[in-house]
Amino acid sequence: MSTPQHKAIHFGAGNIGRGFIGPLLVDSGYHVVFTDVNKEVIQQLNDQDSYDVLILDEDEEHHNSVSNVSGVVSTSDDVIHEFADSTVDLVTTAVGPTILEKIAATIAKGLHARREAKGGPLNIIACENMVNQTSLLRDHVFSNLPEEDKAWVEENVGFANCSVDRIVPPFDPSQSGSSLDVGVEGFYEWVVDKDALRRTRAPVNLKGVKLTTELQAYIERKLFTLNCGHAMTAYLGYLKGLDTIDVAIRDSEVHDTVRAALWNEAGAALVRRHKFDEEEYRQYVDKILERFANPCLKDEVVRVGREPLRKLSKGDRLLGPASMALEYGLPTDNLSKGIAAAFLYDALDDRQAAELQKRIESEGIGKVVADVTGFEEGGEEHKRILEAYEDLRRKYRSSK
Ligand SMILES: NC(=O)c1ccc[n+]([C@@H]2O[C@H](COP(=O)([O-])OP(=O)(O)OC[C@H]3O[C@@H](n4cnc5c(N)ncnc54)[C@H](O)[C@@H]3O)[C@@H](O)[C@H]2O)c1
Ligand SMILES: O=P(O)(O)OC[C@@H](O)[C@@H](O)[C@H](O)[C@H](O)CO
Repeated sequence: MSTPQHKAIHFGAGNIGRGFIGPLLVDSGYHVVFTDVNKEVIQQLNDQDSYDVLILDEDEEHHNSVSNVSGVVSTSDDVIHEFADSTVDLVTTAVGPTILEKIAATIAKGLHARREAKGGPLNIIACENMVNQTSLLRDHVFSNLPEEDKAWVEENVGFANCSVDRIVPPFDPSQSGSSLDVGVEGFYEWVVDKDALRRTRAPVNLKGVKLTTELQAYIERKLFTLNCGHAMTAYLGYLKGLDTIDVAIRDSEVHDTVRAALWNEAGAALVRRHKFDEEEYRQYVDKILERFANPCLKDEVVRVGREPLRKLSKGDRLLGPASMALEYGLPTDNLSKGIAAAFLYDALDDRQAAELQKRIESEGIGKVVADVTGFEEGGEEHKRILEAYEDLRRKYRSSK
């Protein structure tokens, strides 16, 4: 007797969905049903037998073909029907943190259909760059659930937080055959909270995924190191007129500021908080800086700097490590420079950047820094950010 098909639903057939989560699930034996608002991508996923994931490392360029995938449009009822299918036992997302609230209503309807169909337990893992993103999704799902479903969902649905790491910039399809193809770095890390998973028909056995009971340390290590350094490189590089992350990190001033922020400030705090081995942590940082310098990725600073207000939110990649460093009495000069550069990010095609610049123009930088960061006007950290802001502004925006 053949084993029944094992299926996963993945929300967001974008860079991370097609370039990382989808292929890893396929490799682990799943048929992946992508769901997205983009009808063309869904159509293509159904029309093509496979697409390619190109590994873009300097010393290793090759591609892997991904098949056993299909698609349903996320605004149609097809996705609800998929939830009712008992061969589905995993749901993942990579849509962007701000979209979680939007997909929660669909997930709630899907879970209702699953309960009615007696589809059995399943696990949900949101793969977005933020601390405890699946818990946030869970809250949104519960606000959309009818009262009658809540106890069933509580018992049968695992909402597992995770940390997800692979640099996947938008890919120029002229480099390959199809616009479904994706270019990714070879490196990846996906760490999932083991305790939150429910027992499903088949045990959760994802190739290359680390299950841990200490997720907070992994999440903070990744977000407060990789994403902190990435955002700093993007904002400082942007001010200098540099277009891509690899070019920006090769600029010695950017490099030294980012490395000092990661080694001596964010990193020193993380080492204290999570008792990481200092030498291993420094190697982790240096490997990240090497990954940033990968010229094959052609990762634009405007992708990495996107949505500056989200990146400047409390507990995210810039203020999270700065607050942690301050808690331990550590310096924050380099982190403050990165934060100041974010306040100067004026790529006006980005809605959040435009909103931030408009606020600074009408309310003044001092007030906006205080409101966004929570650091009181006149306080030490507020002063440090303002001084760095004025320095950078004089140097790079003196005509404004
Ligand atoms: N790209 C990376 O290097 C990387 C790495 C780790 C984590 N992430 C995280 O993964 C998430 C996605 O990033 P990305 O780079 O893949 O972005 P992306 O823009 O390439 O992909 C997002 C996809 O979500 C789809 N989408 C938007 N609204 C939707 C909705 N309401 N329902 C269904 N689909 C919807 C979009 O059409 C798009 O295909 C983000 O949270 C990001 O922080 C990205
Ligand atoms: O996706 P964002 O906007 O939260 O952050 C931009 C990048 O820093 C991010 O996508 C990284 O490439 C990724 O986190 C690498 O694992």
